[in-house]
Amino acid sequence: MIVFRNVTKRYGTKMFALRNVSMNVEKGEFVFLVGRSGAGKSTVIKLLLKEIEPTSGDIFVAGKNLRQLSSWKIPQLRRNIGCIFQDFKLLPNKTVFENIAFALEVIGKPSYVIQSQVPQVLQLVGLAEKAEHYPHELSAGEQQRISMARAFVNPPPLLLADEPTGNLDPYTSEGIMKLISRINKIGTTVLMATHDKALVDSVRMRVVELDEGEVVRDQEKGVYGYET
Ligand SMILES: Nc1ncnc2c1ncn2[C@@H]1O[C@H](COP(=O)(O)OP(=O)(O)OP(=O)(O)O)[C@@H](O)[C@H]1O
Repeated sequence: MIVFRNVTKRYGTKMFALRNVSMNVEKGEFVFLVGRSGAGKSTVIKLLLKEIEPTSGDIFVAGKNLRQLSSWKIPQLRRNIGCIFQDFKLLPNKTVFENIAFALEVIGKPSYVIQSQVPQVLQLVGLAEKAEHYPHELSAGEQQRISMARAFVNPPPLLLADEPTGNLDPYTSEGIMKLISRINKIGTTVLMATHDKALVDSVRMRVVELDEGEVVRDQEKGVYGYET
């Protein structure tokens, strides 16, 4: 699903954000990306979304070389990648219900499906009572769960999560993690950048560690692995 082949990313002429990174993530895998602040995790995610270009090397997503992807095909790439970020990216002028409904409308689901699925998924993330609220009326954890619900109704082939539990309490983080695991179990490949030691240590999935832009560890059933 993801191939990085000798990828280097420099910002400016001196700063190496990634150095010669090579890694493969197979379809259906769950991978944690860990490393100190500034190690290059967000850079990996931005490259996968083609928000930035590598200085050298090649990146493939679902068999497509991103370098050869013309700009008009970028929206199509991004439609196939679900994103869960700390800044949520919910549509501010739509209610919680409408935000989730929108994810179904864009794939052409009929109204009766939307009317039954949205309440179900809101129940699942424990926010049924917030359906008519707007994103700015929700706490950070609640917004995060809404973006999860959105990914859940329309599971993408690839889900990228950058610090999805960053500012959440342990209980809510656990709930988010359970949902991401469920999405993964139904076939979505997940790459999750995180500093959440407790979470990584509790589920024992593959861990790729970056340090100063280099892959220094790639471990099956890994642990977080360094002291913060
Ligand atoms: N637009 C930019 N211009 C210059 N340098 C940048 C830019 N974006 C990131 N960097 C630098 O590249 C390096 C890698 O940054 P990146 O955001 O990928 O780290 P990270 O591992 O995600 O960190 P964190 O855990 O703090 O989010 C850092 O040293 C950062 O300062």
